[in-house]
Amino acid sequence: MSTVYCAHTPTLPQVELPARPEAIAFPPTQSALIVVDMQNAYASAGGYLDLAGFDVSATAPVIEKIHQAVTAARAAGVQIIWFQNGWDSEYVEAGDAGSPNFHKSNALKTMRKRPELQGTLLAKGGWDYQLVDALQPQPGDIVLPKPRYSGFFNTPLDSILRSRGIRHLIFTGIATNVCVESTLRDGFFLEYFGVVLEDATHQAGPAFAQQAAIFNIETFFGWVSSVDAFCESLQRTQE
Ligand SMILES: NC(=O)N/C=C\C(=O)O
Repeated sequence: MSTVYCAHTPTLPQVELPARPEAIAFPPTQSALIVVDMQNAYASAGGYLDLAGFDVSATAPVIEKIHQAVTAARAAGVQIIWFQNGWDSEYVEAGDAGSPNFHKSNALKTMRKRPELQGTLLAKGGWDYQLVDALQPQPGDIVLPKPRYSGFFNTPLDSILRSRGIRHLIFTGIATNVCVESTLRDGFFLEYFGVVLEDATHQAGPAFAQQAAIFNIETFFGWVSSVDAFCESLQRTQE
């Protein structure tokens, strides 16, 4: 089966990553590993998703897989970018009733239903907003707050990537069907090659939401691979 190469990075050393629907080559030093919203809100019992009724019982293996991917990527010179989703504790950045976010955000809806939670869910400075203890940025990593599902909306992500000549984005994080897919889709429209490491993601909602997101990415917007394949591919280039 053929491998997809980006026509704009032909002279750089490439890693060939087994993926679906076909292998994809990327230059590690001009690629980014994007870790989407690995906050207590999305991955911990007692966090926003849990309180809003979503199942977070299977996030521990995802955290471990992301840790493996981040460690391998860092060693290979891949830029690590961490996203943190949320708003100021007054929720001005979340938007008022004139914003669809006000009506669709399950965090905001949960707090309206349970006023004792007001000021806690996804609020900057709070436990819910913090990255999980097991995943912590290191010097050289980039940490970006984001106010909506897509990491390209109202953030400097695009200019950070362009200034570094990065065209390939490897995605991990939660939730596959919301912020991961939204960011990968927006990246596609901006000419970025998006790859999701399936076992380093988890959906918000039933299992079919994960399957549908992975189907969409594999079929229309990008490529799908695994953490083992990613780590082994990077390792091969360092031997
Ligand atoms: N990080 C995400 O995918 N978030 C999903 C839902 C939300 O933030 O309400």
